Amino acid sequence: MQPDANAPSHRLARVAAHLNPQMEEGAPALRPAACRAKGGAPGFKVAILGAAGGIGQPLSLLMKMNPLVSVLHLYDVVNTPGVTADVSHMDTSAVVRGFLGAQQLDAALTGMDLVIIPAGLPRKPGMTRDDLFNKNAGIVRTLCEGVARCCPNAIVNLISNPVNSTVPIAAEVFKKAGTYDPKRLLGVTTLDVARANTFVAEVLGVDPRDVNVPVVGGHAGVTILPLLSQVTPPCSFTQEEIKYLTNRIQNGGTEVVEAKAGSGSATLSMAFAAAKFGDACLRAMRGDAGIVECSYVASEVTELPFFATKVRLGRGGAEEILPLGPLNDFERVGLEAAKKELSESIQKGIGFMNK
Ligand SMILES: NC(=O)C1=CN([C@@H]2O[C@H](COP(=O)(O)OP(=O)(O)OC[C@H]3O[C@@H](n4cnc5c(N)ncnc54)[C@H](O)[C@@H]3O)[C@@H](O)[C@H]2O)C=CC1
Ligand SMILES: O=C([O-])CC(=O)C(=O)O
Repeated sequence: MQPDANAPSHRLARVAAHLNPQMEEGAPALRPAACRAKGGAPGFKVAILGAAGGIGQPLSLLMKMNPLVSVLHLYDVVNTPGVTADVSHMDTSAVVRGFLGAQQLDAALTGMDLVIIPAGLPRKPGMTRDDLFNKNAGIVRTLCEGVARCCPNAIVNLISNPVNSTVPIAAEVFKKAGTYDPKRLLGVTTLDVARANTFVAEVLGVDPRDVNVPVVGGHAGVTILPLLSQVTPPCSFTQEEIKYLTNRIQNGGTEVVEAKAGSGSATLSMAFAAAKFGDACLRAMRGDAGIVECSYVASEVTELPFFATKVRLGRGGAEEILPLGPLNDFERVGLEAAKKELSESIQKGIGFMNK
């Protein structure tokens, strides 16, 4: 018979073992909450890469609150011991483990079902998202190489900017590794939808939770294209309102960057949006039907290889890419501007991987 780990004679030894990893042979150096009192809850294994950052910390908190998560791996190149110890004291069911530094990347990723990536530099005032390319392209490449090695079937939610280029970079990494499944790679554009819902609700004087604005294209400036003609519940706007709303939604990120005046970009609203999108992915992975979210994915909706539209999420990720639907004249002009800039950003990402 196996010794009962919950027998009084074993209980403290088991707790000590996960607080003091040296007691567990072969355990990674940092595993503050590797055990549960009564075994693991059923659910999904989720890793957050960049977990100690401005987005990573509140996102770790929100994913620890998600009942669909049974194991939560927090990886960063700094500060994961503190974040992990802190989050692991929340009395929700997910088991939290921390991983620090490149030598623990593979341990952080092995066995994961969903990998959420908010690692990388944020903007300062005066910068475009593309100005982050030189630093963040390499970070995303390294992390995605880890995904290909250790959890090639995981669904990836990519947040790191510039999303318009980092998603093509990730796709190239997975192609080179022979693990690419376009359905499993999703660029996170949920914050654009959250902003659009909020700003439209303000104009209409309704609760933002009752509004749904499709936002298509990409995730930078003019590539962010809100389809105000397709808002639900159906409504109409004056030309002035359309200009105001489109401009505010396209520049929502810059509005936060300027307000933070050098200390970073959106973190709290982004963590909220990423947690919402991650939860939608997990519910779809569980088999829930009818889950539709906007995301920047491999797509044939336009002539470009990547484009954000509504996608139907399923067990395997983005199982159906939904069409753009009817656009009005204003949106058609916006679409052309979006495609021009997106095309360059996509080529830049692909070029980075093939130079
Ligand atoms: N998709 C979207 O809608 C949004 C994307 N972002 C982007 O998300 C990224 C993160 O933003 P913040 O959390 O505010 O930045 P931050 O600087 O506060 O945090 C980034 C974290 O990434 C970590 N990191 C750096 N290199 C790493 C590596 N090789 N492996 C693992 N972790 C690494 C850092 O140590 C840091 O903890 C930025 O690129 C930002 O532009 C931000 C808001 C919205
Ligand atoms: O604006 C930024 O740099 C961060 C971001 O992507 C957003 O808030 O939408």
